[in-house]
Amino acid sequence: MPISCSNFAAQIPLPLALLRTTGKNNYPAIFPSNFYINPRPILFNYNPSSRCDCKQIICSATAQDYSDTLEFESMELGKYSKELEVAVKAVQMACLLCQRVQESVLAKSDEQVQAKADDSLVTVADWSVQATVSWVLSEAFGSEKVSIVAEEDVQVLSKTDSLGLLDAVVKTVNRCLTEVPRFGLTALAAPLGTSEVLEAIGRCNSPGGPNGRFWVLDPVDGTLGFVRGDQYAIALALIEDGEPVLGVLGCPNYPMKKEWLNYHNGYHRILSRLSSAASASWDKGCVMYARKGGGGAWMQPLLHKEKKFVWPNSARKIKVSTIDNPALATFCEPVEKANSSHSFTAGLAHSVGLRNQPLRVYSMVKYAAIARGDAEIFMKFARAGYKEKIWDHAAGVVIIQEAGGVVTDAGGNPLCFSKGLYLEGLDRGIIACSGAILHEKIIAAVDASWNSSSL
Ligand SMILES: Nc1ncnc2c1ncn2[C@@H]1O[C@H](COP(=O)(O)OS(=O)(=O)O)[C@@H](OP(=O)(O)O)[C@H]1O
Ligand SMILES: [Mg+2]
Ligand SMILES: [Mg+2]
Ligand SMILES: [Mg+2]
Repeated sequence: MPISCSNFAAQIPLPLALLRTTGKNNYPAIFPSNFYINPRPILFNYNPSSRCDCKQIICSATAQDYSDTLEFESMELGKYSKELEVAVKAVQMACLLCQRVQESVLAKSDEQVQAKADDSLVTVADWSVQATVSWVLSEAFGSEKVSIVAEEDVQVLSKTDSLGLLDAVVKTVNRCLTEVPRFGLTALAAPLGTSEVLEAIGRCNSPGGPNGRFWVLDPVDGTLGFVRGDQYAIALALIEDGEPVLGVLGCPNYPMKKEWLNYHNGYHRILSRLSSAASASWDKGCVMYARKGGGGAWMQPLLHKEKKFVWPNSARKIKVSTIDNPALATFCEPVEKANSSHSFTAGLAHSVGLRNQPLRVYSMVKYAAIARGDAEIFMKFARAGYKEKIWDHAAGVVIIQEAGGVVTDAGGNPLCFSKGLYLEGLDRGIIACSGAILHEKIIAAVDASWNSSSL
């Protein structure tokens, strides 16, 4: 008798992880009879006692895994599926690159770190990730078709006294690109030359705007966290006609489970049992992603050493927290007082009834924390005159929204990604919440205390 998706899902009792295999006629040999096999649409008449002849079998252990998998499969078939696959691939490569550079920055000296004209930091990792992601996107979609807005440019790198730095970037990019066969890409016939690397970085100079399609990249968000051995993120989003439609966040120091973080030395430290196993870099980080209207947000571990990137792979669905009582909620905010007023948010927290200490975390890992339910509120109130950049928010916004959360400015308006490089017209600050109840309370508290603040 034919079985439908929903009643099939209800029959799945095993508390095991999701398994996947490919091949022909192979499930009876591999799976014991009490495993439940995803019939996929083509197998709706599947009879468990007979052999099946299909290209791919998904075996889910729990009803939740099963329905997550079905959703993931339909998402895969949906719009932007190639863009999502390529973006996750590029971010996975960037995470591996950053982990190597961060180790070397921490072990050696400051020579890989520079100050920009506005005194903010930039490192070999920022330029190298920008070059690598730009190269991967151009290979996949054609460089003439790819438009990218990204944080870094080639000004500092092109100076005559930056030759050592430029050399380090070229080496780092080529080291990363030696791994492209693991990602299903053709190995380079020869390493990229200096001019090709500069070209890949420099071509990320799209002005953004309201029309058409462009990518938005923050190659290393939270560069300060990165050089301090702390949290940072690689953020890639796709914007179409002014709306972010895809978001991918690589968080190389943010483990799959919150419990693996050691809070005593700050939010960032990975428990020593993980950091001592130097080879276990995939345990230390995760990549989150979502597609607008895709019905969810997803998280996968960093790519295991020597493993090949397969897609779709062992992603799990993430959801925002269900806590809506301020007394139980936790808010996160930037580490640096210069980036967001800690005194204003402390006053807001008090008036709303938030009791927990704020979680101060570098980078868009704050968006990641809200998306997977590790915290409930993110607030950022920069000093008057500071203009928020689109690459600091685009990827995080899609992921939180698809995970069930709300992101607006302090006036309750959606963030505007269609006016160029900045979030033009932003009302006071940014508020992201796990749900509408907390969001309304924070917005009301901002209104009540704004005029008496010094912001
Ligand atoms: N003065 C000022 N005010 C507000 N925001 C600023 C300011 N200066 C920088 N930035 C941007 O903040 C990005 C880092 O944000 P974080 O939330 O990670 O801040 S913090 O490092 O935790 O303090 C950071 O991103 P990256 O440059 O990619 O690290 C900046 O784009
Ligand atoms: Mg920066
Ligand atoms: Mg940034
Ligand atoms: Mg950055």
